[in-house]
This record gives sequence, structure tokens and C-alpha cells, in this order.
Amino acid sequence: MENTGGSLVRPFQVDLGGVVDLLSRHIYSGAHVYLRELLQNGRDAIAARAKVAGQDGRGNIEIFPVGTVPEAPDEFVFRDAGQGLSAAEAGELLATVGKSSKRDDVLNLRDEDFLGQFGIGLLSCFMVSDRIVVRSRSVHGHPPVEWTGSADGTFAVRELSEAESAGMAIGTEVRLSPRPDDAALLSAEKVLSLARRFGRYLPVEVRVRRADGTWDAVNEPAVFLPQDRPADERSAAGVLEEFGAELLGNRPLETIELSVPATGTQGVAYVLPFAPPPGSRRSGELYLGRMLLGEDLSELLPEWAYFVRCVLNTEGLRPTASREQLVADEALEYTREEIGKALRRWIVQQATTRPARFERFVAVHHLGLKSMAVHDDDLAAAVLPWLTVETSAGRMTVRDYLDQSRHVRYVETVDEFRQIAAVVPPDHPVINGGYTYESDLLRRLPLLIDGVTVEQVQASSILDELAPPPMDDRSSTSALERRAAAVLAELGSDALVRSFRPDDVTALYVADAAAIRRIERTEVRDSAPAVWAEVLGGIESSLAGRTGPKPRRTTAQLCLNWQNSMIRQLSGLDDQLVFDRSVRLIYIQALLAGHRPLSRADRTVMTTAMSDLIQLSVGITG
Ligand SMILES: Nc1ncnc2c1ncn2[C@@H]1O[C@H](COP(=O)(O)OP(=O)(O)OP(=O)(O)O)[C@@H](O)[C@H]1O
Repeated sequence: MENTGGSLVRPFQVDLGGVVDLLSRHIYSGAHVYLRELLQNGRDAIAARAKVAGQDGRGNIEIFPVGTVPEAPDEFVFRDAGQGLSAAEAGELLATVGKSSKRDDVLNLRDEDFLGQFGIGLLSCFMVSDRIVVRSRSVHGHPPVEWTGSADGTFAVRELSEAESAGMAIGTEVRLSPRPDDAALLSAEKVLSLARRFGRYLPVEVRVRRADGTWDAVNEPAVFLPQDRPADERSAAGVLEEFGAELLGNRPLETIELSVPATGTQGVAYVLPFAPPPGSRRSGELYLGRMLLGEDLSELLPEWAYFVRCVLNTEGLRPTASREQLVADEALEYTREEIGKALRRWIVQQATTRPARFERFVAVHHLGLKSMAVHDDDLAAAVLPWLTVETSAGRMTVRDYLDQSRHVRYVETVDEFRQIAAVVPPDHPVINGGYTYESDLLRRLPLLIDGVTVEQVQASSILDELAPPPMDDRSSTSALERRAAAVLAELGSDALVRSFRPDDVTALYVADAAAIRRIERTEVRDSAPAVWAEVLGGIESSLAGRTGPKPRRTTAQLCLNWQNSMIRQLSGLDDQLVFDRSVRLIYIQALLAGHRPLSRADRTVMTTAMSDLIQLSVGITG
């Protein structure tokens, strides 16, 4: 303490109870992280010892859950064969909040050989125990030491006598006496599952004692890292796929290896064999220095990478103090971008070199791919040619369509598509742009692929492309148009005659989007309760009486096919009753063929016309 200009300069006081509360409630996700912090300290101490003594770093950690130490059945013991601590180090490092030997205090950077850096980890043990006893023998030959910290904020350090430390190996032992409420967190079963969860891939041997004195091994090879896989390529691939199947609960569709050397980030992305629900989290497993950091990979994966589940390890990225997330810095952004590039590269490579497998991928994930491609030009350019679209000439990939024509024609709604699909000439098909994202993507085609033009066509304009009947037949076809229009007027439809293929199509019912909306409004109004019907009626008349340029009268049209023999016969039919019925039935047939829902009036027409037909067929006179 020094006296400067009359005021006393004093060190900050730290209320340990407050700090532990801060850790347990606001920093860590739960008291169970005490084991992760101990594992991390043990791993760091072993790495530090390897640096000093030039070992290969494979020291070991032994954990004795409550009930497995015969002479102290209520205690939990954690031992590492690390570099140990001297009395001075224990006094300075263990009880100073924020003090860490593993960080460059000048640059405030984590030493990449170690996982710790914040100098708070050991305090997490106070979340489960009121007392922490650390006994340590330093690799540097200092006398063995015992440090005891209490939750009341005091600690004591003493050197151990020869007798007390006889047989004590180099390394550190932490003893906890759990509070009754927290004992379950230190039980044999829980400790083993926590040790496996956090530490199974650690580069140090970790084992957990059973009550019968035998051991459970914790370590497993991290097969998502190339260095932990068998050298033989075939078995390596098998192991990797097996690992993916366990992770997903299902065989992955594909396995993509990822590596971002600049940040020491490596691992695999498994392509899901099912389409995940929209908006689902980008989950997986993320390891830092081979210790589990968390299961949410949203920060590390681009937003559109929803179709993979990743298991990654990073050596270079920085954790937040909770060690459950990564610091959102430039290195993280860079890594995310690189992972995005690798996934895109994979997509493009698959598309060009393994089209059959790529088709399988697109079939499962097309909706998600489209949703992402709408916002991501690079991805759109990569996947768009491979997406299949429904066209009037059948389903085909955008690429196949472009091979036929660089001028893309599409209709905006499924309704319009159904009306015209049968009659569009097959050499220049129209795409159904009515499915989610389809129109948006099609409109952007010219920006993504050179030399492509796009046109939105109205169903009614397809009629203009159909050939008028031959000149010689015009008087018959005009008469047919007039007679049919008179029958159809009550159904809100006009009639016209054109020649088109296929010949067996009698007629086409065509209404563009505005006409369809009008028809739907009328239908709702007719079946709605009075008040609502009045509102809809008001909308209808206000639309009809709009000032300004008069909107084009949108009518539905029944286009009769002059190529069809029945239509030709119809034009010569004198019996007005049979003519009327036939036109009504052709109208209903065309509606059904275009998948148009039948309105109430349509249904009445259909039932009456069908009954008439049956009566005619069986010879009943009405
Ligand atoms: N098992 C151990 N062996 C040797 N030294 C240890 C051990 N545990 C802790 N220490 C020393 O005590 C210091 C403080 O440890 P603590 O766990 O509080 O923080 P940290 O590991 O440095 O950082 P973090 O808060 O990120 O875990 C460490 O930096 C290390 O020097």
C-alpha cells in the first residue's frame, strides 16, 4: 500500500462469494463445468511439463469420484501428472482472480499451447464445494505444497513435510468435499459422463476410478481429425462415416472434410440425409484444443449451411470466459468465410464431377438450397443450374432448360401453369414459377448466368401464340364462338376457338392471375355470411369503379380446340339443348384438367349436365 499525495492507494478487494455467484449464474452454464475446468488445468499443466521436460505430452489424469477413495469416501479427487506448483506460485496464481500463467499479459493473448487464460477456472470448484485443497509437487524441484481455499474468501499455503509428501509424484491433486446438494455432480456416474463429454478427445490420457478399484478409460480417437484416423484410406473413410452415423442417428448423405490452417480449425461436415425443419439451429460439436466448447455452431458456420452437421476442432480461435462460445473477432469471421467457401467448392465440385450423387443431395435439400440461393449470389450461381423445375415439357434441371433455350419463360402461379401446360409448344417450354422461391430465383438468372434472358408470361398471352383456325373454316368457328360464349356468359367465361396440339384436348380454360382472384372473391362472397359478403362486394365494386387508366377487363376464357374432332362436330350441332349441355361439360372438363377448384355455380352446372347426360344415355325422358 502506498501513500500518494495524502490519499492511500489500496488494492481492490474481491468478495469471493460474489465472484462465485457471478461465475455460476452469469458466466458458466451450470455447476457441472467444474470438471471441465479441472480437466483443462490438468491438460495445460501436462503440456507445460512436456515443454520443460521435453516429454511427448502424453501425461495422464486420474479422477476419483465421490465414493471411490476408500480412506475418504465423501471426497472427490482429481490428479494430474503436470508440471506442479511451488508454494510461491500456488499463493500467487490460485487465489488471484484474473491471474493466469497461460497468457501474455502484455499482448493479452492466449498462449496457444494452453487452454486457460482468464485465471478464474479453479474458482468454478466453489460451485460444488466450500473447500478446495490443492497439493502439488513441482517439476522444478521445489518442496511440495498444500494450498487450501475456502468459500469464505480465505486461503492458506504451507509446504508439506517429507513424511506428508512421501510417495507424492510430480503433479497436482485437487480435493473437493461436495456440499450435500451438489454430491450428485461428483458421483461416479456423472463424473464419467462429464469426463467423456468434455475430455474424450484430449491429447492426455484420462481415466475415471470405479468403486471396485478398476478404471474406466475416457479417451477416444478424434476421428474427425485426419491425424487420429487409420492410415489406410478405405478404413479411414469407413471410420469417418461410422462416426457421422452415430452423430446424426442416421447414415450421412455425404462427408465433407474441412480445414482452415490459418486458425488451426479442422474437422468434418456431414450432409444431413433429411431436410431439417426451416430455421433449425446449425448444431454439431465444437472443440477447442480438443476439449468440448459447445454444440451450437451458429457463429462458425455460414447462415446457409443448414444442411450439414459439423464436428470441428480449433486450436487458434479464442473462447469467451465461459469457454462455451467463441469470441466474435476477425479470426472467427475469417474461419466462417473459409468454411463457407469450402462448402460451396464442394457443391460445385459435386455438381460437375458426381452428378448422380449431387442429384440425391439436391433432391433432399432443394427447398433449403433455394431459400439460401435467393440471398446468396455465389451459392445461387453454383446450385441454380442443378435445381429441377417443373416445365410444360416435364421436370428438368435449369441447365437442361438452358441447353434448349437461353430465353427463359415462366408463369408466376401454379394455377396459370396448370391451365396452359398442356398446350405450350414443347420446343420452348414454360416453367412453373409458382413454387416457393422459384420465381425469385428465375428472375435473377440473367444476373447469375451470362447470356440468359427471362420473361414472365401470362397464361392468357399463351392463347395469342395458338394458331387461329384456317381461313376456310372461319365462318363456322365464329358461329361456334358466339354460341359457346352465350352459354358460358352465366359462368363468367368467354369463348374462343384456336387450333392447337395435342388434338385430344377439347378445350383449355385460361384465366390470368387477376381473373382468378376475381373469381375467388365472387366465390367467397357467395358463400360468406351477409356482413362479410357486403364487405367483399364493396371491394369488388370499388375495384371496378377505380379512377385512372381503366384496368384491362380480366375475363376467363374457354379456348375450344379446332383440331379436336368433337369440337368440330359440336359446331354443326343444331339441337340447342344438346349444344348447351355439351359446352357446359367441356367447360367443366377443362376446369378439372387445369386443376381449378370448382365454384358453387360450376358444381351445379356439372351435376345438372351429368344428370342430363345420364338421362340421355339411358333413354329416360324428363
Ligand atoms: N493443475 C494445475 N497444475 C499447475 N498449475 C495450475 C493447475 N491449476 C491451476 N494452475 C495455475 O493456476 C492458474 C490459475 O488457474 P485457473 O484455473 O484459475 O485459471 P486459468 O486456467 O489460467 O484460466 P481460465 O480461467 O481460462 O481457466 C493457472 O494459470 C496455472 O498457472
